[in-house]
Amino acid sequence: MPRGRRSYDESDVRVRPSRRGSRPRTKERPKHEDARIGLVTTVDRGRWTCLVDDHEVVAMRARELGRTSTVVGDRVALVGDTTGAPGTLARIVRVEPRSSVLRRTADDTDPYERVIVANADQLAIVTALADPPPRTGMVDRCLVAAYDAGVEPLLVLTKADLAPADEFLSNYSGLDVPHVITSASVDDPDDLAGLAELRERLDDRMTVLVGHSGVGKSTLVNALVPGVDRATGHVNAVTGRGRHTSTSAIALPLPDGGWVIDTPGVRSFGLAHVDIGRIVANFPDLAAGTDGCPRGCTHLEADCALDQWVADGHAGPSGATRLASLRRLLRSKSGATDDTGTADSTDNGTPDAPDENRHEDG
Ligand SMILES: Nc1nc2c(ncn2[C@@H]2O[C@H](COP(=O)(O)OP(=O)(O)OP(=O)(O)O)[C@@H](O)[C@H]2O)c(=O)[nH]1
Ligand SMILES: [Zn+2]
Repeated sequence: MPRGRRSYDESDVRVRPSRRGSRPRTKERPKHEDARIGLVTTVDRGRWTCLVDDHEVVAMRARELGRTSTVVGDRVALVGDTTGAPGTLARIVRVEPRSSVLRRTADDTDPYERVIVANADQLAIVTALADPPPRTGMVDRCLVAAYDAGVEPLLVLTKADLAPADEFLSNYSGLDVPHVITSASVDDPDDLAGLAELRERLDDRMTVLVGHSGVGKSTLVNALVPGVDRATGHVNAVTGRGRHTSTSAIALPLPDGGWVIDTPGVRSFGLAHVDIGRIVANFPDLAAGTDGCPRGCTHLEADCALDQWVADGHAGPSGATRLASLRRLLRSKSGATDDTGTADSTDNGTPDAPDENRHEDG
């Protein structure tokens, strides 16, 4: 018998049933044909809130789901009491296949991956132009995570009333990333300049908002989803943290179609789950420059071809900043800590807010 071919044994003979087997193979029929499909809108302490048609159903996970996670954005099959009446609890028996999975880790060497959301098709990277000051490190990491997940990035630059956007945007001139600039009126936060353009970008899509605490995500969501009343807070000057009024991701329906998913503010966006080759590939403005690199180049060595490639202008005017950014990320990934002292070194810290996705395997 050729190698690699499984040898037959008596079980092969025994289990092959006739077309009309005497015993119905109940275990192999699609289970729970009566299940209803819902969208997970939020997760809190072992309870999944799902939208079924137009009512909310609170559910637990069936044991048969094992260790597969169930996160905001997931489409799930629900059985049991799906009326959504107060006090009822349905059961999630299946998670439908996902079109995308957005992940992050606490830092670049942390083996514990958190799935932020499933099925998003756009990642809105929310960055304040001031208070807190914008950090390219965070944006670069989010861009890598978005490209890696096959989710389209969108830069949302908030608090344009406090600082201009040009300088920050110049860091990304070599990349084809769309952006929207917003500013909320101090007197009336619902009066948001840039709202119409933002709506257009979000129309009919499932967009997840990520950003540091205090950048104005809740303010955006309040303007986008009338009546939702997400609590807005102030950044605490001592801890640098917001009030943590938002502790769990939540999916909210947009009035004209589509979804926006608000997430708790994070201090870091770790990329331990993205290997080094993929990190470079996810810097689309630089990736082609590595063709001239020596075999096995870590892109941190003196003979890395990227320096010359950028110097020759192939990555545009933002090439040098982006290359510095790529290298900070690569050094951080390799566990080296020689990048302390840069403005971005704090981007590798711990999450600001309690992470609801810690429960994802529960
Ligand atoms: N000047 C100015 N302040 C803003 C703007 N947008 C939001 N803010 C203020 O910034 C602070 C933080 O805004 P939030 O919307 O709570 O920020 P967040 O990103 O939801 O914060 P977390 O809930 O901690 O994640 C609040 O005091 C807002 O009023 C803006 O466009 N301009
Ligand atoms: Zn190289």
